[in-house]
Amino acid sequence: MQSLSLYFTLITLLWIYWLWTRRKFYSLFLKLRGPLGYPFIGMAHHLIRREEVLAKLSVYNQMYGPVWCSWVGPYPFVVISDPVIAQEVLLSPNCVNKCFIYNGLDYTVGSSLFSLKEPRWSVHRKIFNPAFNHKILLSFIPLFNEEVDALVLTLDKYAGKGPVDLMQNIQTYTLCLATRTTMGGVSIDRDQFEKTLVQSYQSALEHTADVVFSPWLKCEFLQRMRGKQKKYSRAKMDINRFVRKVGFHSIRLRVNLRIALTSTCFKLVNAQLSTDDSGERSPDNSLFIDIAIENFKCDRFTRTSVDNECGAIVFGAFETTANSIVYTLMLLAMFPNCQEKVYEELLSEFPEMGNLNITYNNTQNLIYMDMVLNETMRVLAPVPLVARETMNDIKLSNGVTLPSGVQIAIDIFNMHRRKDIWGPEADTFNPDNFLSANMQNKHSYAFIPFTKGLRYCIGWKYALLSTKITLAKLLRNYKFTTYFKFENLKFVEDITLKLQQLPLFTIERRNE
Ligand code: HEM
Repeated sequence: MQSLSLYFTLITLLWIYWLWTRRKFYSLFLKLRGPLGYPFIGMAHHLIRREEVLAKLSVYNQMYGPVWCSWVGPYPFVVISDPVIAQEVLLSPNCVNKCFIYNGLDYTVGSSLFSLKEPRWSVHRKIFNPAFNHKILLSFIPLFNEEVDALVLTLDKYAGKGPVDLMQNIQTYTLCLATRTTMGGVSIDRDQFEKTLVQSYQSALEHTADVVFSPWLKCEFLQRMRGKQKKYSRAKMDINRFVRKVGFHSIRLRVNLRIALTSTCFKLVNAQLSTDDSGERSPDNSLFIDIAIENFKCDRFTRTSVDNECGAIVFGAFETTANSIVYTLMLLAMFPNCQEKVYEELLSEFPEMGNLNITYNNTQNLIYMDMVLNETMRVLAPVPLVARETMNDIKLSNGVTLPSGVQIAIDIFNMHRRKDIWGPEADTFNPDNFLSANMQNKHSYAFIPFTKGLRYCIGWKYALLSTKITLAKLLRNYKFTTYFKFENLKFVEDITLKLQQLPLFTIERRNE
């Protein structure tokens, strides 16, 4: 009995001490409402059931409004689904650092653009911005076309047959694409990709989500108990080996090219480079990996930085793009009238059947498809939540001051579905939401699938261009159907949006 009361006294004292250490945040809790959760853990228990996180946030948004606060363990968290406040946060130089949960990324894929803090982040970001400029994106178009043609050949095997799970094929495709465009991995062995690398990347993503949402799973002993330790370490090794192999191959190829360029046949080689279908380009038109290696040579990057950045860029590019492609096809299969409208637009842009060579201008003419893609990313926000940490106090226009050290979550998923912004049908799919007349009075931060502000997605233009070319070719060649209903979709909060059950598709060849 005596030991029990000692135990409770100790816990109470600990809690009082804990409350005292958090005192600078109390003013925040006087200004903003929100659920406080349990002592010590706050609302951290909600993160364990990831299939409920987005729905729970929606309930709290309705109860406490579009800006509310809570605790996750010792960290005060402000949750925002208001475009005006989201804009203030995303544009503030005091909110450039990512929230503590991104440390999970450092643990699995290593520290990179995704998780770096200031002042390192600005340096890396400035260095890598040119890797995705307009000129470089245009030079990727032949490669995008070539890779989608290979995908179409693969999908032909399933046309007219039973239902198929598209995700594996599309992920293999986007992984090839991401690798070739960032690392120049000349001819990639698709068999190797399918059998090992896609699985390794999937395991790495699963591992990252595990440690981001349940940080105690960084403990190897716990992972071993769950039977996942071996799988995760093998995946990490496979990815590192692959990055080094492709990187080494790229460097060797580039050295050979430089030798060739200094020789008398400069013009000839240059002409070959501009038409080369291997994805290689002239040396002044650098790929992501070239930039990383150049910075390694002049001691701005360590070898680990090069490995981490190259591994992470592929990691960040392939899954987001694959999800956007598959989710768009899924919604078009669920809403066949919209699919027919996309098809009619494609027929008028590409009247001839056969291997299409899609140009940048073509993608600019596909207005309805653009609306469909935007609507997919609105109703199924590819990255449902992003989070930051305040580096200094920041004063918001609603009169609230966020002290330094506050964690901020921007609830993109629920902001994209706010009925007061998107109308009473905000929860369903309707590409007409993106008619210019319907977008006129919307705040520019009401739709932020790639976020905006200082730390927006470095690959957003790349993602839109590659996704549009892929969708145009697939939808011009095939009709997609599914029995799954939109109302039955269940969402899982992960680093990217996941579905509890991914619908199967039936694919039919278009004959015209
Ligand atoms: C549909 C596809 C994509 C979506 C929806 C998407 C979305 C996002 C979002 C929301 C962020 C901000 C994350 C945060 O603030 O925590 C982000 C960051 C980032 N994305 Fe993307 N992304 C996509 C494709 C790509 C591609 C293709 C690449 C690379 C080629 C890429 C590379 C990155 C990088 C490096 C960052 C970190 C930027 C920084 O912090 O400076 N993403 N992305």
